[in-house]
Amino acid sequence: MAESQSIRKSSAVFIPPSESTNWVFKRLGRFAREINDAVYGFDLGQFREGFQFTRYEVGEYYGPHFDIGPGRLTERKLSMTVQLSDPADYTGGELVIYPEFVAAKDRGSMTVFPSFMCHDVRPVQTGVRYSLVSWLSGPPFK
Ligand SMILES: O=C(O)CCC(=O)C(=O)O
Ligand SMILES: [Fe+2]
Repeated sequence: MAESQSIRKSSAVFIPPSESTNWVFKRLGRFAREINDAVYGFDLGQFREGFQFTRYEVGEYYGPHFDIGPGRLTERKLSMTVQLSDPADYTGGELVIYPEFVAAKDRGSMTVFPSFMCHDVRPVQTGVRYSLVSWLSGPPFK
């Protein structure tokens, strides 16, 4: 079945920048840029995509993947995830950035990593995990 072979099983809606959501883009953008300046030093532009609001129910996951790809996806440089769920509300669902980094689960914590790094979200075992994901763009990596 196509579904069971899918790299991803979760629900997502996209939240575009607007008057009511701009503060979130500004705030997360500021933190991500601070991390970029301190750690990566990538040439970054703007958020070119909305925020992805993701829900993983029991058994749902996002298999190993990269966030960069063909076309406009070449412009993704920095990926970021905010944990929206209380860690007491679910088990499993860890965001793992290969080879071995396991993102903190604390609600409100943000993990920022280069979009070319392979990562996955492990299957949720109990409860529901919500995340807010976005990408800062810039000139493609050379
Ligand atoms: O839900 C997450 O924390 C990460 C999801 C992800 O890797 C993606 O949407 O590209
Ligand atoms: Fe991803």
